[in-house]
Amino acid sequence: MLTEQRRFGGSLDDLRDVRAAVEVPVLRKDFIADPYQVLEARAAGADIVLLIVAALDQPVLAELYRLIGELGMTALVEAHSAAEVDRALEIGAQLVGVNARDLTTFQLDRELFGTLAGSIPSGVIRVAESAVTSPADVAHYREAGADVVLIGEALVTGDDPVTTLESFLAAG
Ligand SMILES: O=C(O)c1ccccc1NCC(=O)[C@H](O)[C@H](O)COP(=O)(O)O
Repeated sequence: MLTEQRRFGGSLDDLRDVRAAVEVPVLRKDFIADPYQVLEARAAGADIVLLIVAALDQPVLAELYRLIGELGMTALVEAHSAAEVDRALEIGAQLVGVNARDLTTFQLDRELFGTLAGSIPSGVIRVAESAVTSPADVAHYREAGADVVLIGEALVTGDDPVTTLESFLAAG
């Protein structure tokens, strides 16, 4: 769930609504930089909280990671380079994402996950994030070693998200 309001029009109310509607784990996907946001996430019912390595100094990243675990949630630690994967592993991340979207240029690189996946040890869950527009993209990430694929726009802009999701699941 995107909860960021200014750019994405999301909210914690959206997260609460989804929490009440589903039994699967719910991700708070936002630019988390402060412990207060982690507490908010827990209070709103999130199970997973996104931490973007590029946005956080290492001590802050480690502290937010620790707090998320202490509150019984899981951190999805997002990287966009080999150095950022190393920083994620250094804090002990067990759920590591590689975002195809460069958040400084918004350019998409669907090959980045495959380039970095080998540096994520087995036993750590590998998440391929962004740039999925078709079942072939899901299959591409699966073949590159993804355990999980994070999909946004394709599910919220299409006419029939259920059919779209079914086709993505079939490809995974
Ligand atoms: O996070 C950003 O800055 C951003 C910039 C431009 C477009 C989308 C952005 N983030 C939204 C998301 O969180 C994406 O929906 C998510 O990474 C999934 O990617 P996609 O499936 O490509 O929508």
